[in-house]
Amino acid sequence: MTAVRVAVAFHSGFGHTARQAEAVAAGVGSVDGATAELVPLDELTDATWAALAAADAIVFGAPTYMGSPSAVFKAFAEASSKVWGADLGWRDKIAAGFTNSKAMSGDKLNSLVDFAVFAAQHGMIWVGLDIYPGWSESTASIEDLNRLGSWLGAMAQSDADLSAEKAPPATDLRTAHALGARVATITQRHLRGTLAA
Ligand SMILES: Cc1cc2nc3c(=O)[nH]c(=O)nc-3n(C[C@H](O)[C@H](O)[C@H](O)COP(=O)(O)O)c2cc1C
Repeated sequence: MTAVRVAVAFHSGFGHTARQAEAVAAGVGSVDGATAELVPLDELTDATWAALAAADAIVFGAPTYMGSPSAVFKAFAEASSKVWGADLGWRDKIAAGFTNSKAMSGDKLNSLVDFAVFAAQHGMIWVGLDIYPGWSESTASIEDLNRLGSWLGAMAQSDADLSAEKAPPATDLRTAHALGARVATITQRHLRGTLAA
């Protein structure tokens, strides 16, 4: 058991992506020795930056708005340039990402690509999903893990007329949970390797 801390840094305008963030955090917590901290990005305080600095891994999450991460997330990304400028303060942390939107596609992939490029600019190490696309054969089910078929990170879909109590559906929250567990496990391996080196 290796103790690791995973920050889930997220924005959610109406609560749907917050449900996904909570599922990622629960997935982290399902791994022995791993703890998750939810870090909302609506207000960027000293505590926000301290939580991210203390984390071994950061999972970035935001709703897809107009085909990219929400403006609140982008404001956070730009503000993080001060960490970038301080000798790549997040260098070698593990990174991953998730996004939620109303359409099945909704151009969610663009948000995940944005997160991955952002992590690369910070010298972080990106971890994707390791789950074959679900719900993609005639006998497959909407309940399959990774039903939206993403490799780069976890996707969720929320019907536009449903509140955050009802969307995204459990199937997508299970996929988010799986991403959290994977990030925790990979972070443990990464830390053990670093300590052994
Ligand atoms: C300004 C705005 C832009 C949006 N753009 C998209 C989009 O590009 N693709 C999509 O599928 N849904 C889009 N949506 C829908 C949201 O992604 C969806 O309602 C999501 O569940 C909101 O998550 P939240 O409750 O965490 O804010 C948009 C919503 C808003 C408010």
